[in-house]
Amino acid sequence: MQDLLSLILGLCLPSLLILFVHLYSRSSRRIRTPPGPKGAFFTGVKDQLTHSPWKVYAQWAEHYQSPVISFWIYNRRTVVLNDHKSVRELLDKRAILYSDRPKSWMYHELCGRGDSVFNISSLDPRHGTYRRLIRHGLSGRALEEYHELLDNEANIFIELMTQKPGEFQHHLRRTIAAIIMKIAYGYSVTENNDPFIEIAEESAKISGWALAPGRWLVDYYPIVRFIPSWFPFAQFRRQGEKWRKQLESLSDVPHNWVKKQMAQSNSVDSFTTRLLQPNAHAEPENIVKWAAGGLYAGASDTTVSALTSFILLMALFPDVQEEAQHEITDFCGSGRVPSITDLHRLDYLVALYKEVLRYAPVSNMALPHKVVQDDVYQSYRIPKDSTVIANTWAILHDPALYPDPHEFKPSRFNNTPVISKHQPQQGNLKKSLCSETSGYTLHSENSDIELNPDPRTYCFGYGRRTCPGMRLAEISVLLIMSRVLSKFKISLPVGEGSAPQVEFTSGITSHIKPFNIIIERRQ
Ligand code: HEM
Repeated sequence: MQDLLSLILGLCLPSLLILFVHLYSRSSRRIRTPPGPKGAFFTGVKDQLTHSPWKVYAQWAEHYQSPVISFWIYNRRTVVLNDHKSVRELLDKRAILYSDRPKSWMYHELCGRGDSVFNISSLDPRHGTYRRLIRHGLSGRALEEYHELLDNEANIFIELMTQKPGEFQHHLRRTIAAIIMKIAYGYSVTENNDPFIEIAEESAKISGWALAPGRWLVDYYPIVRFIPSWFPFAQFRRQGEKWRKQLESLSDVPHNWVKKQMAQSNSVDSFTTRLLQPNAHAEPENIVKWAAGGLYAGASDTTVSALTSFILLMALFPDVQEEAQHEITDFCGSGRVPSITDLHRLDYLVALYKEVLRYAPVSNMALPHKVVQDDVYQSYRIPKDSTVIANTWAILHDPALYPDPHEFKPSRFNNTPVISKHQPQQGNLKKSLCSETSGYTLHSENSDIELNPDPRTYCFGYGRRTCPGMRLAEISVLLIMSRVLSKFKISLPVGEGSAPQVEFTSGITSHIKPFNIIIERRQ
């Protein structure tokens, strides 16, 4: 009898186990994905994201009463995180799962840029190597060696501004390029039309076209990449091949220049020369080339965007400008400008820097991440391979975090952190639908919230993709801000009627659209 029982159990138990696993996996698959719009049959929501997608996402989050939303763009599942809580929980705490990048077949494969710092998979060991090299090359200690360079370039910038203040954006581009070219390659930028800057800008332009979201069908239906390039509808393949050759030769130019200088014993110490030195720590050449290439690509447009916003906002907010100027004069006395080591002792200047980053985020949605396995967040399933976007703009304009989010108020960062008990009410969610004046608020449950958290913890991205150039960006921006405030008065032209509306460009890096301002030398 006992034998029969153990036989039955022996046969049934494995079957029961299989049945249980099957039912469990089916039920776990039944957990809903986050809510969101259905979109069109073939293209999904692609056509609804023409301008300022971060605002559209925030509106959808309100509409669906959920900070985490999802939808399809063509056949790609996209999940958008619209509040600080989901971003912290998923992108930072579960960084190991959420730090991959979605594949752009056009840019990564056809144009051959998949190995760049920005695009490489987080699962590829080279990603860790790139980041280690950049972190080390831009560490606090390494940056101290660049203080003289930064100081000289800031002085040249002030000189150029004095001569042609109307061309401030051009001067900013030149200055940031000069700093990063010297750090990456030991290369000194010439005054105008520098060939290396033109090459780098050309690469950036091509990259922008190749990465344009929704433009290339191959990004969503990779099977079409097998269409031969002579085929009438394969224009994308011919374009990809052309760009691949261009991008390859463009990225080789500065690298080969350094090698030639080293061979002739003419090289200036730089990120690249240090890593190519034939010693025990030398890195494979290809790794060094990609890592150095990431420095220019990461630093140029972003830093210029932050500084352009600063200059334009000073024209709109003269009281803020005066307060920052008083602080500098009180600290330095008249005639002296702040040195790099003074910068972090100027509390209002640092608060102004944070408010510029919050009010006009350089990167409204960071760069897209990808989740590498199925995951569950609160009651939602986040399917493997979903593209995951952090809506940094929505977080930095959330009135529950930053009261009066559409006001430009550096003083919000002068106080010690305040904790508030945030109690959302159903009615508020609808009312606050991210209009420019009301702001956006969406929290799924009552929670303690630190008011006015440091925006740098959002502006520079998340998890294992957090910007490795944050420290260099901060010193460069604070230094140029302090010099501009010391030397110039920025204002709106008189008699032009009402103040201009602040509008932003759409794109990976967002810029305030320029308007007329007057820049005069201070006495
Ligand atoms: C105000 C200036 C800057 C801002 C706002 C900024 C912001 C960002 C953001 C949002 C990301 C994407 C993070 C993510 O995907 O979660 C990023 C990535 C990156 N940034 Fe910056 N950045 C700035 C300056 C710089 C500078 C000066 C450098 C280098 C010298 C740099 C190098 C990079 C690199 C290499 C990456 C790619 C990291 C990766 O994919 O692993 N950035 N940055």
